[in-house]
Amino acid sequence: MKANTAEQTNLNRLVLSNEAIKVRDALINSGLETPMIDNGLTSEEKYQRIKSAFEDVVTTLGLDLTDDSLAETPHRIAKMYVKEIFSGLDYAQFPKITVIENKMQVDEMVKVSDISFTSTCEHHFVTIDGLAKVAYLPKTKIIGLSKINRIVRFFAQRPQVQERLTQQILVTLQALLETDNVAVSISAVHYCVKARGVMDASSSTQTTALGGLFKRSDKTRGEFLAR
Ligand SMILES: Nc1nc2c(ncn2[C@@H]2O[C@H](COP(=O)(O)OP(=O)(O)OP(=O)(O)O)[C@@H](O)[C@H]2O)c(=O)[nH]1
Ligand SMILES: [Zn+2]
Repeated sequence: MKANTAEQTNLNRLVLSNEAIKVRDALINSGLETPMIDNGLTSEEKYQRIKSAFEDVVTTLGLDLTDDSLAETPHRIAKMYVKEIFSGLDYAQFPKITVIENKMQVDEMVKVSDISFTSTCEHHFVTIDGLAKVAYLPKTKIIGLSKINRIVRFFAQRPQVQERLTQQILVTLQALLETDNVAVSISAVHYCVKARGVMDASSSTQTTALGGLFKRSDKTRGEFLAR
């Protein structure tokens, strides 16, 4: 029997890590959560519905679903949506986070550059290809370096606008590191601009989200924005 929405929400709470819950709450409170509805569907139910919907799309386009190359396409797209490119909609997939006490009292900037990611534009459902730069000034906590890349990837695995992706990474690190002193910048190519519509093959878009000292101090901001 299928759980109702309230039961489903309780079930979600059971499987989510403390970090995932903390991050989700921080995004909701700051108004930066991706607009989502809790439809109560399991991953398997989502897969089945998307597969069936894409059978309609493929046949509506006039393509032959009995052809051996096309036959599995609705299955592939459904699997890709649920388990891969939109897996970041599910907080059960939020990465395991290692945060340790700042016993060595690091107080200079930690900066990770050239974090490559691909995401999906939520207006057209085509690829965004980008590089992120993330920095923070350690206070009481420091985070395992690879976890920064994993957080970028998690939020990239959602339908996105670049501005929201940038802010979501900022608020997530602020919540996990318990400091406002975080900065994120992203440079990305949108395939909805490159491969359709205006068909501009060379433009890219920069977005920046700055917290605490990164916003208030020209020196700190300058150090972050420099390569
Ligand atoms: N601000 C912002 N806009 C985005 C992002 N990704 C795509 N867009 C834009 O979303 C807009 C959607 O505009 P619409 O006029 O509704 O869609 P459209 O008719 O397909 O527009 P064109 O892309 O100009 O052909 C376009 O201008 C896209 O370039 C993003 O991450 N941030
Ligand atoms: Zn787009």
